[in-house]
Amino acid sequence: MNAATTPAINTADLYDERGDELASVALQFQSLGGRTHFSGQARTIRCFQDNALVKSTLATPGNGSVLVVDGGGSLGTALMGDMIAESAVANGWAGVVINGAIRDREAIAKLDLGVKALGSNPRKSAKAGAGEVDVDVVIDGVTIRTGAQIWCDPDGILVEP
Ligand SMILES: O=C([O-])CC(=O)C(=O)O
Repeated sequence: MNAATTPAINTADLYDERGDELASVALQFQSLGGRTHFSGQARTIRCFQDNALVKSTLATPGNGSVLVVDGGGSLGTALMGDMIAESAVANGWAGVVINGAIRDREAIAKLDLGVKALGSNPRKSAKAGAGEVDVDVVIDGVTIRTGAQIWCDPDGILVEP
């Protein structure tokens, strides 16, 4: 399904339906993409101030997945900018959740992509490829595994364990 046919799921309504069988990430992410409600199967990356894996992963077919990047909460460098975000759109990713920073906020806000991140920083990341793909990541006490269903909107992030 594409964005036009996927119904927008409201996380508060979903929580009311399913309750604590879903984990809720309490950390306050900002909603920075042009798509405010997004969901899909998670893929994961753990990295620290190095975004080569983010770039290469978002250049592969997303098939409606949500890339969850645990950048260790660092706001010291941007893990995604508008070019990487455009590549995510072109490759069919539903969205990207970054426990860290992005840059090019204004351009990213116009893209048909869900983006949740802690904030922004114009400083770019290293490109050495340090990090791991499809490992379990823990964000604010919530474990997110590749393949887990995840729902995001301006209220927050829900994850199926
Ligand atoms: O290349 C980077 O590090 C991020 C960036 O600026 C972009 O995606 O446009």
